[in-house]
Amino acid sequence: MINSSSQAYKKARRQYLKSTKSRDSNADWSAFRISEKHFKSKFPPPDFTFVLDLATLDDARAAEVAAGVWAGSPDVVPTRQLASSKAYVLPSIPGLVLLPAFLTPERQRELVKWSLVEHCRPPNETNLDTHYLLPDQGLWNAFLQERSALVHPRPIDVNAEYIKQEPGPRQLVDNIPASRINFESIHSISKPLLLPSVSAQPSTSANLLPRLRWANIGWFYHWGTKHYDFSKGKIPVHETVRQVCKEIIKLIDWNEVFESDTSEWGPSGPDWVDWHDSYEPDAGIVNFYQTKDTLMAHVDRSEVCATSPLVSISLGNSAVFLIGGPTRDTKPLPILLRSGDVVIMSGPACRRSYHGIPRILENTLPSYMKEMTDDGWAPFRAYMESTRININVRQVFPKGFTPALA
Ligand SMILES: O=C(O)CCC(=O)C(=O)O
Ligand SMILES: [Fe+2]
Repeated sequence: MINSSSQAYKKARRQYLKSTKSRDSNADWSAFRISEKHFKSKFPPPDFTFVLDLATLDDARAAEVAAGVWAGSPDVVPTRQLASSKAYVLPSIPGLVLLPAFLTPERQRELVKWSLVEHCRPPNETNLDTHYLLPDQGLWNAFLQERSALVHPRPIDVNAEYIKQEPGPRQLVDNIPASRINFESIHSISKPLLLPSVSAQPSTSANLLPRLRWANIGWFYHWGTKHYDFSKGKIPVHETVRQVCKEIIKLIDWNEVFESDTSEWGPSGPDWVDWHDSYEPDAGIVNFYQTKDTLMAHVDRSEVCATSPLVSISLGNSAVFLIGGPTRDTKPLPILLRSGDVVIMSGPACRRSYHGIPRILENTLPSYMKEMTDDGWAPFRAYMESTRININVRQVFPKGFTPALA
């Protein structure tokens, strides 16, 4: 697998030796950080012995596992398959539900197309909107039409109030966890526009596409404060994604998932009893990762409802997903997520756990995404070669909580 005489290997080795010489004593050495570093490392390559990989249990996925280069083990922690569906739960993380290969290759390709063609366009916001005046038809559709057409930087409005966001990966802002009690005060926090880059130059859609990092679903999210900005109104969650999420939540027998759970359920009690009816996604994000990208340890705590299921769909290249506990000091469990896998984070013990993506696994696009199944697939195939897409869908308000949002 590793060619130790290649230039890439030698470069990675030099970098590794350099990085181990200059360890900063003030650095974050939490259990989560140590695990992130392990999986980010190019040299030595990470050990996958203790990575949970449920695909290795499935004979139908043997060729996919072999082609995927990296493989973990199915039994690094105790798991329990539900009697009622092909879902797995982990007694060590109550509320985490894994549905390996839930989506057929055909549904995966449909969701890739949906993410780029239908979702990545106004009125949905993307990370690039802060800095560029993106075409009305969306960046992907403009790219298909005319790859070299220029996209211009967003001018700064001298009369507007802005806040500055540092460049690079998502910032470590430890925002106040939203709840029914503090909802009004969080809602009233000012949410100024993010300052457009002063150095952005006109760029082509082809050059901007690898810099696409996320597109908003439903309620708008304010990245400067890490709270929802309800003043901007709500875009309904698109039927394609809403239906997939509702189907998944309905398919799970939640009684089977939570039977042994004794953790705190908060003011509303164990609300899973009526998720089949009350679950209604209203927010989320589509994440676009290039193979060099990572998502640092974080908790999704901007939603008022801290228990309702978060549905997370993986498409394209595989990734290592780390899931820990209430602080960064809990040693996280690494899980190998492949295209078509679905993860559900639900309940008080899991929904607000630290998690992140330290590594996208290079060259792991499954063969069915490389086949030319229809005439229009070629540009999607080329983009997906180096991409992982994650559709991450949430419910902001618990059942019966209907604040005035004026
Ligand atoms: O990409 C993933 O699987 C996780 C994404 C995530 O945690 C998030 O968007 O909050
Ligand atoms: Fe998250």
